[in-house]
Amino acid sequence: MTILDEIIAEKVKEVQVLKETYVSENQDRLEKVDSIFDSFQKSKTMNIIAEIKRASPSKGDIHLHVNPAEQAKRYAELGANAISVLTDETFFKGSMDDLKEVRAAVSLPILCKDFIIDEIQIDRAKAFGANIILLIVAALSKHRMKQLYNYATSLGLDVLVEVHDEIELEAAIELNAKIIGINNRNLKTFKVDLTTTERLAKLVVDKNILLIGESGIKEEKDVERMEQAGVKGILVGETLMRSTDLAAIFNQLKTPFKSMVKR
Ligand SMILES: O=C(O)c1ccccc1NCC(=O)[C@H](O)[C@H](O)COP(=O)(O)O
Repeated sequence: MTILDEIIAEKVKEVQVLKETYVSENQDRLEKVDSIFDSFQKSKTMNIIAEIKRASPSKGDIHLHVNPAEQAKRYAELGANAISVLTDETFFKGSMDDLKEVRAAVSLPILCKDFIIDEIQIDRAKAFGANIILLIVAALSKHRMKQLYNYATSLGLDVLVEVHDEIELEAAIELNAKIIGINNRNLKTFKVDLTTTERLAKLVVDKNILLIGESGIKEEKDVERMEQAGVKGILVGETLMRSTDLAAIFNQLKTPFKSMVKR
């Protein structure tokens, strides 16, 4: 059983409870923010999706007692283009309240980084202020993926479709996903390898697909590799959460795009 299998088994239970208990929230207070699809494609510097990540299965506790609103405000001041909030409680020690607090603190697009298997989680993500949801190809059948993708986009949400290998990438392209996240973390071994993005990005010939490089990005040379691979945005969690000098890290990550990229 992989960690993803364990997480999804837990999500099945969570969704059952959610269906019995969740009362839809009033969404009138929610701000409209622009889709990351256009803004990231047009940007002249690397787009940063800065993550609120208290803990993880691979690293244990990272920054357990972070104040999500303060951290998100700091990310925004330093030039983050979107905020990712890990909302899973069991494996990442996050919560939907973290997302709600971040929504109240910043006006950037927010990614609800969770393991979505049901429409009710999408409803809740939107109600708590998310603008983007994550769908993980490895966690869903093609049929279910399409249903959830169509449902989220019908609500006006962006969808980050996450892949780890060639077969998952093919499924994401078949789905007509506009935003594809290539995750460098192998969910079986937890090994992080940036060549995953370099290898898979080459296979994405459609320049209209927005590519995001996810996991294991720490410093300027990693960003250069992502840019050379043709990635327009990077999702960064642990490096930011452990940093004692966020300004210096942002300075390294937020590099201007050079002209020659491989895709
Ligand atoms: O981070 C983990 O250990 C993990 C384990 C199993 C499933 C997902 C996991 N992480 C979620 C993410 O995708 C990352 O939080 C995100 O890409 C940022 O990664 P990093 O910058 O390496 O913290």
